Amino acid sequence: MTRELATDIEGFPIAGVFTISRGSRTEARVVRCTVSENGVSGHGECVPYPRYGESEDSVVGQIEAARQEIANGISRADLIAAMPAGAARNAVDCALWDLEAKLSGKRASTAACPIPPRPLQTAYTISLAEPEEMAAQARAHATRPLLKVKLGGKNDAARIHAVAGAAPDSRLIVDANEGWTEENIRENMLAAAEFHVALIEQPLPAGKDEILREIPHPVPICADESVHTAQSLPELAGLYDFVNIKLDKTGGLTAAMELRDRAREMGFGVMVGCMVGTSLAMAPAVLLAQGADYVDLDGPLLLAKDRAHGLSYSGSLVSPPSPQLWG
Ligand SMILES: CC(C)C[C@H](N)C(=O)N[C@@H](CCOc1cc(O)cc2c1C(=O)N[C@@H]2C)C(=O)O
Ligand SMILES: [Mg+2]
Repeated sequence: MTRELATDIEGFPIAGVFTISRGSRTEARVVRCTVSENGVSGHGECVPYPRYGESEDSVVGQIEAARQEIANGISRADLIAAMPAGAARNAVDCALWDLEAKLSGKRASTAACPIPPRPLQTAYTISLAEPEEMAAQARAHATRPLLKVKLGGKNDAARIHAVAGAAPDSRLIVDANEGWTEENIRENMLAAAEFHVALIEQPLPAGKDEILREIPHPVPICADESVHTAQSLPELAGLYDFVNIKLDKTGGLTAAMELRDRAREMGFGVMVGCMVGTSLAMAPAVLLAQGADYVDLDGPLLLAKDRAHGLSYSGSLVSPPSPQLWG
C-alpha cells in the first residue's frame, strides 16, 4: 500500500478578539493533514499550542517525520507508539479516521459511538475582559444554557458576579487557564460557589495543583492544562473531579477515547473541549462527546468564517458532522 501525505497551515479570522489569561487572538491558526489512498482523501485538523511547546513549524515537522510510516499505511493503534501525544498526532489520527470511513463506506461514528450520535448542547465562551464588558457579552448570549467564562486576572470575583447577573438563566463554567494563585484560590472559589457556578476549570498552574487536595471543593474542579492522556490520570486522583479532554492534547480521537473511558472508570466527570479551530477539528470531538457531562465545542461559533460543510449549530445545539465534512 502507498498513501500520500499533505499538510497545510491555514488561518481563519475570529469574529472580534478572543482573550484568555495568556493573551489575545484574532485568528485561528490551524494545521490540516490530508492522507490519501487511491485518490480518496481523509482530513484532520489540529491547533499547535505554544503553551505545550508547539508551533506551526514544529507540528508540520512532526507530521513530516512520520511520512514514511504514513505512506506505508500505519494503523491508528501503531501511530500511538510512532508519534508523541499532541497536536501533530491529532491531525494524522483524525485524517486516518476520515480516510478509513471513506474507504470502507462506513461512518466513523459506527466505530466510535455505541449508538448513533445526537446533537449536543455546547458551552459558549465569554472572552476575558473587564467585568462590565464580560457582562455585556453574557447579556448578548443570555439565552444560551451554558456559558464558559474566561477568568485569570485580578478581580475575578467581580467578573463572576457581573456575568451571573447578566445571564441569570445560564449555567456557568469558569476557566482560569492556570491564572489563580495559592493566595486567591479560596476567595475565588467562594465567589464561584455563591453564584452557583457549575464547574471551575484549571484554577492553578499545572504542577502547582497539589493544594487542591487540601482545600474544600464547594464547586467541582476540572483539569485542563493538567491532563493530557490517560497516563495523566493517576496523579490527578484526589485533586480534580473532572477532566477536560481535547484531541489536541491526547493526540487524536483514538487516544481521547482511551482517556475518556479510563477517566470514567476512575470516577472522574468528563468534559470534551477544544481549541480555537474550525468544524473539521470539532467533528471527531462531537463523536467523543456523546455522553459527556459537559461539551465545550464552540470553536466555529467564535469564527467569522468556518470551512465548507461546517457543523450545524442551532443556538448552542451542535449536530454530528456530515460525511462531506469528516468521517
Ligand atoms: C473557541 C474557544 C476558545 C474554545 C474553548 N471554549 C476554550 O475555551 N478552549 C481553551 C482555550 C485555549 O485556547 C487558546 C489559548 C491560547 O492561549 C492560545 C491559543 C488558544 C487556541 O485555541 N489557539 C491559540 C494557540 C480552554 O482553555 O479550554
Ligand atoms: Mg480550559
